[in-house]
Amino acid sequence: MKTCIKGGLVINPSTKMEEIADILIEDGVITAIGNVDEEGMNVIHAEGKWVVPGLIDLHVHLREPGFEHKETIETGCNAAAKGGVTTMCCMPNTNPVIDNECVVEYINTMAKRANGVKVLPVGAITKGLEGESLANIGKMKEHGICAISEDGKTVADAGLMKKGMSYAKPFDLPIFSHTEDRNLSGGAMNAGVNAQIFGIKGIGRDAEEVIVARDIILARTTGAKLHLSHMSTKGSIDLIEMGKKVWGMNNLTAETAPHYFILDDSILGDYDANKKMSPPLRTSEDVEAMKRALKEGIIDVIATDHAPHHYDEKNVELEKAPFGIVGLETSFALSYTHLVRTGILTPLELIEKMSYKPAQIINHPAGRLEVGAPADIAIIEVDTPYVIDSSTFVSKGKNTPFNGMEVYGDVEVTLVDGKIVYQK
Ligand SMILES: NC(=O)N[C@@H](CC(=O)O)C(=O)O
Ligand SMILES: [Zn+2]
Ligand SMILES: [Zn+2]
Repeated sequence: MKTCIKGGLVINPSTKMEEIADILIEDGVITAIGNVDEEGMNVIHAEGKWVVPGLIDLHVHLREPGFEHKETIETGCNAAAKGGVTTMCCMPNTNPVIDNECVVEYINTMAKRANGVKVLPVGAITKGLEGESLANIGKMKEHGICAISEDGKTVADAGLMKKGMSYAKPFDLPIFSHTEDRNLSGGAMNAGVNAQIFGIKGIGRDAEEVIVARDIILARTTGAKLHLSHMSTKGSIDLIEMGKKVWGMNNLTAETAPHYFILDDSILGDYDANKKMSPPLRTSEDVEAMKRALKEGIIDVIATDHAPHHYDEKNVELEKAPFGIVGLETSFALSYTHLVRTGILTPLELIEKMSYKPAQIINHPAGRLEVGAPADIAIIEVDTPYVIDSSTFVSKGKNTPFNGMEVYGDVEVTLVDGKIVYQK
């Protein structure tokens, strides 16, 4: 069966295309972009809407195996499809940890039973995320991991981290680095004036920046592909800029998440645990720096760090609540509203950071609308405002600080390999 996506505004960073065109899909692959005679075909009308390569989210917690009360692979895939996400990388802080090929295969199997959204497991750097000895990275790579990460933690031992990087390099596996020195963290929000006013123990920016600096240095020595996860501070941006511009590193990339370019720590005054995540919301100065870094390409990728938690786990004192907020169902709208409608990024730049660049980092064939590419596509309505309502999320996690916020950008159809996985 042939499918034609008719008359949408095609936005494709890989060819810098931004024009009204039809897309022809045959057997899950894009076979033409331009003027398509849709007679006898299955037609999806996209007039007045954006047609973009499906979003690729490098940073998601699917919680399965082990924490199925927070999210399952199935519910996470449904949330992804609703958010226009067609591929996502799932982090290894599950139980058991993704540190061997059996857990990788378990995830592959469960993902096949879900809606079709592509799930790429991220393997742990060390066994059990315990920071003692390396996990079997080569075996996990054979079974399909797309990266290694200790997410939720940092590999504290610099020697072991260096060994992990050296080991990952011949497999061309990127290292997704959670940058937090535990000897410097330990609070519940950003350290600073607001933490003092609210009487909450703070987490300094230095806890992040010390490890950002360390890992950039180690990536420079080893030549491994380093991708810095969830960047939150101006100092981190300065360090990345140094690595890229002064040291000329082309093996260094970095990501941030919508909350770090929209929200700051002044909103923690209500002690709402849905505003608590790791790293924490920083100051307005950091938010401004993040927007500049996105504009200038110092930050390459927007990911969600989708971190669902159960209502009961979050509905406690701020200090006791777990870190993390959900993001799959709001990331496009928040990014489009706060970066494109404000004139910081062009539509092409936004889609580059949410699809094309992430694909390049993990050597994924999608992330582009070109003849021969997989038909992983999102169709998005961008002109009608609406209010985020967490009670409508299909994710099991409703823990978002954005509930009640007005945004633009509503995903109407998501296709994976030419198959509709979500339709509004
Ligand atoms: N980001 C978070 O606040 N939480 C993540 C862990 C992580 O991404 O570091 C989680 O697994 O809940
Ligand atoms: Zn993390
Ligand atoms: Zn994470």
